[in-house]
Formats: sequence, structure tokens, C-alpha cells
Amino acid sequence: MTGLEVRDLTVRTSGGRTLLDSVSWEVPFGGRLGIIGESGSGKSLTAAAVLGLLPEGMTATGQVLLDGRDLLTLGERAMRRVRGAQVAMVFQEPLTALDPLMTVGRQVAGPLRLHRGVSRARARELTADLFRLVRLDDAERILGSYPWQLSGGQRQRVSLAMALACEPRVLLADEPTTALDVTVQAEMLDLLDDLIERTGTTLVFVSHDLPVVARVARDLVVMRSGQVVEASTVAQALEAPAHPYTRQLLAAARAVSRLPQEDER
Ligand SMILES: Nc1ncnc2c1ncn2[C@@H]1O[C@H](COP(=O)(O)OP(=O)(O)OP(=O)(O)O)[C@@H](O)[C@H]1O
Repeated sequence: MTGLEVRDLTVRTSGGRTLLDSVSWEVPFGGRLGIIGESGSGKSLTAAAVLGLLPEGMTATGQVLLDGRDLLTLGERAMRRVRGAQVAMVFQEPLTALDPLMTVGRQVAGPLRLHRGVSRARARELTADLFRLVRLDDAERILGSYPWQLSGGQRQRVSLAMALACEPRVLLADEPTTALDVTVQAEMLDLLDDLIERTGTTLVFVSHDLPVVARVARDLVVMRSGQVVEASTVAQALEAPAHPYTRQLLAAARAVSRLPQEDER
């Protein structure tokens, strides 16, 4: 398949605990997959395994096929070329991804120079373009700002710009809007939706929040205790969830009334 395919991905701790148990899913290039599940279900570990960033001591078996090439077999050097350039990631809390001691302009320009081999001046221009792309007003000022000088929403836009800098084929987003307030969250999701649409980037969006996933994803994988319990489309899961756990997630989302009730749709 041309796309990203995870096949029988199993992750164990050095103590032999199985954290991911034969996880399989696929997303074609240009597709949008949402991975949903409660805290501890294995969503973040799945993303980490795809990027070759599992914590020390954990081992992964199975396959992570990007356009048919198994990323699990690559060494660290080869994986570093995949990360950022082919599969990029946006994290829940941008402060963990951003260096507090470096201006955000330099943090985005750095990988651009590395991966695209452009001059310092060109990298700065491209970074300003990216900041405008993620709708950061006053891109010039923001280039010279440190992460702590920006709002949470601005920081998340910067990390999105950083992730998109090398025009990755796949964008992995791990709860990228959870730390934001509801209005900023909605703006970020609209922005992400628009950018994905325009650039044709493949999206894998990880969240515990079904309404959020429903906004940006088309296909859906539901995880529980390290396993995939349901794989369908978002529309189908909202219409007729097959697994009791998916029904539970749906009921919980409807209880906080951010999804239409059945009789309203
Ligand atoms: N470094 C680690 N060492 C040992 N166990 C871990 C480690 N990281 C995660 N786990 C365990 O792996 C399981 C899956 O964790 P994971 O972080 O992938 O869940 P999640 O679905 O992303 O949850 P959340 O929504 O809270 O981020 C959990 O049981 C967790 O306790």
C-alpha cells in the first residue's frame, strides 16, 4: 500500500509487559486517520513506535511500513532522515518540543537548513512564510521571540509550522489541542484541517476526545488496553458504533453535548 501501515505492532517492556498488542491499521497517502482511546490505551506509544522514539528498554516487533519500507528495521541514522522530513509530529504540549533558550525562528529555520540545505537567509524567509501559513500574525516579531514570550495557541502554531517545515508526507498529531482553551482549540483544528487539505499531507491524529477527532479525521481506530478494538470510519462510528467501548466513548461525548444527539442529526 502507498501510505503508512502498521502491522501487528507489539511493544513490550524489558520486564516482559505487553503495552501494545498486535496493533494494525493503515492510512493511505492523503488520508486522515484518528486514533482514539482513553488515557493509557497505547495511543502515544503507537505514535512513538512509528517514529522510532520508544522509551529506553522497550522493544517493538511487527512492521511500520512507510510506502512499503519497514521503519522498524532502520538504524538510528536512517530514522533521523525519516523523522521530520517524511513523518513529522506535533505534540500535546509544545513547550516540551520547543527549546526554551532559542528563538522560535531559529528552531524552525534549523531543520529547514539541515533537510533542505538552504542558506541562513533563505531559511529565515521560508520560516516567515511558514509562520504566515499557520496564521501567526506579525510573523517577523514572532521569529525573534522565545517560546515563553508566546501564548499557548501561538506556541502550538509554531510547532505546527516546525512539523510542516520539511513538507512531511505524514503528520502525526498527538493531542495537539488538549492544552488549549476551547476557542483556540477550535481555531487550531480549523487551521490543521485547512493545511492538511491544501498540502495533501497524510494525517494521523491521536486523541482521547471523540468530538475533536471527528472534526479532522475520516477513518477511526479505537484503542483500549494496548489493542485495537474497532476500526471504521468516523461517520460509521458515530452512526453505528460496533464495539461496546466505542459506544461508551460516544455516550460520554454526547453527555458533555459537543456531539449532536442521534435525533438531531
Ligand atoms: N516509559 C514507560 N515505561 C513503562 N510503561 C509505560 C511507559 N510509557 C507508557 N507506558 C505504559 O504504556 C501504556 C500506554 O501508554 P500511552 O502513553 O501510549 O497511552 P495513551 O493512550 O497515549 O494515554 P494518554 O492519553 O494518557 O497519553 C500505559 O499502560 C502506560 O502506563
